[in-house]
Amino acid sequence: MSFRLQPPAPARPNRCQLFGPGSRPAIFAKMAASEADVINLDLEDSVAPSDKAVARENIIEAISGVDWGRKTLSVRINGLDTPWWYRDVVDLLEKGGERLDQIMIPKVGCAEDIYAVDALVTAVERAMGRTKPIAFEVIIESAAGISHVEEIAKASPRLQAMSLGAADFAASMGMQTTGIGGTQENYYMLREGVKHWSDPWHWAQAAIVAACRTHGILPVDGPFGDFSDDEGFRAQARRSATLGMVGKWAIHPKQVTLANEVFTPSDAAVAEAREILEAMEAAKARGEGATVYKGRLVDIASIKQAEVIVRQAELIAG
Ligand SMILES: CC(=O)SCCNC(=O)CCNC(=O)[C@H](O)C(C)(C)COP(=O)(O)OP(=O)(O)OC[C@H]1O[C@@H](n2cnc3c(N)ncnc32)[C@H](O)[C@@H]1OP(=O)(O)O
Ligand SMILES: O=CC(=O)O
Ligand SMILES: [Mg+2]
Repeated sequence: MSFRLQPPAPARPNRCQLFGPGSRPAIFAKMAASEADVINLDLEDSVAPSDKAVARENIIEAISGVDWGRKTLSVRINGLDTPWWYRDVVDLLEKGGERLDQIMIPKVGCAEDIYAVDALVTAVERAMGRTKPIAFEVIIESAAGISHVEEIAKASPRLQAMSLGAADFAASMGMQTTGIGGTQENYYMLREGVKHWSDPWHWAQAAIVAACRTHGILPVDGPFGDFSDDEGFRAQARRSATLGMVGKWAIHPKQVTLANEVFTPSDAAVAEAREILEAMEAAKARGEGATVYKGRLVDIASIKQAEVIVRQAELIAG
């Protein structure tokens, strides 16, 4: 362990980020009424180029016009390779009001992308006398993004979360698939004639989790496109949670319950974590650093593992 302590990630519930196109204002109230912790109103890829301006207006109106409760309210702006992104930022901050919590920046490829948005956001915030600083979430969804993931993770103190965008990522990497996340038919090992499917997203997820945890940011799994496949969603989400991600996107309202289910530690997991903490307290009182819990080793590292689960549960309970 370095002498530099790992910074904690922002203490906000982030089990599910529900997306909805800014060009579809009829669903905004339904999004607000959902159980998602984070709302991502979209100006980017779910909005046709001809609808960009009207989607921006819809979102600006909804930021203060809809009751978003205690959710984190985030807007995904257009990418820096488009003519729309600067107007997204300026109008959201000048006309959107203080309720907006976060801007999501898609297709980030290098730290300078964040610097550019940060400079613009900072200038508009100062000009407006805005009191609540806007947070950033970035999407890693390109070969450049994953190659520069660590420098991106430390690019701005505004950064609170980082998601993997499986669809654009697959396209940028030249992957032979049109599936968005989940099991890929041709990604298997063969042993004695039997196929064993592997996880093509694993390495990118692991790189994102490591970059995020190094710099105190929430790592989030992105979209799972087949919203008729609940078990596929669960399997993907469980792998992400096991790797250290804190939540997952929902691209349809039926995925919200699934994400909340997977990213909320079960009562049994929390009870076991608390028992491990108690076992270690008792060990400490005996002057021991290691002891046995249910036939297995627990030691001082187990305290930190158990605390991850207890902290998650406490955060969600509010
Ligand atoms: C690769 C990426 O970039 S992913 C992120 C960007 N993509 C998005 O934001 C897409 C978000 N999702 C959607 O736009 C839609 O859910 C679609 C297009 C996938 C499906 O929309 P529909 O055909 O209307 O779905 P469906 O008919 O099953 O909707 C069921 C109900 O949920 C509502 N609903 C649909 N999508 C949403 C949503 N995102 N949030 C809240 N409610 C929704 C519908 O209005 C409908 O409500 P009702 O029962 O009161 O009539
Ligand atoms: O923006 C998300 C993606 O998967 O692409
Ligand atoms: Mg994308």
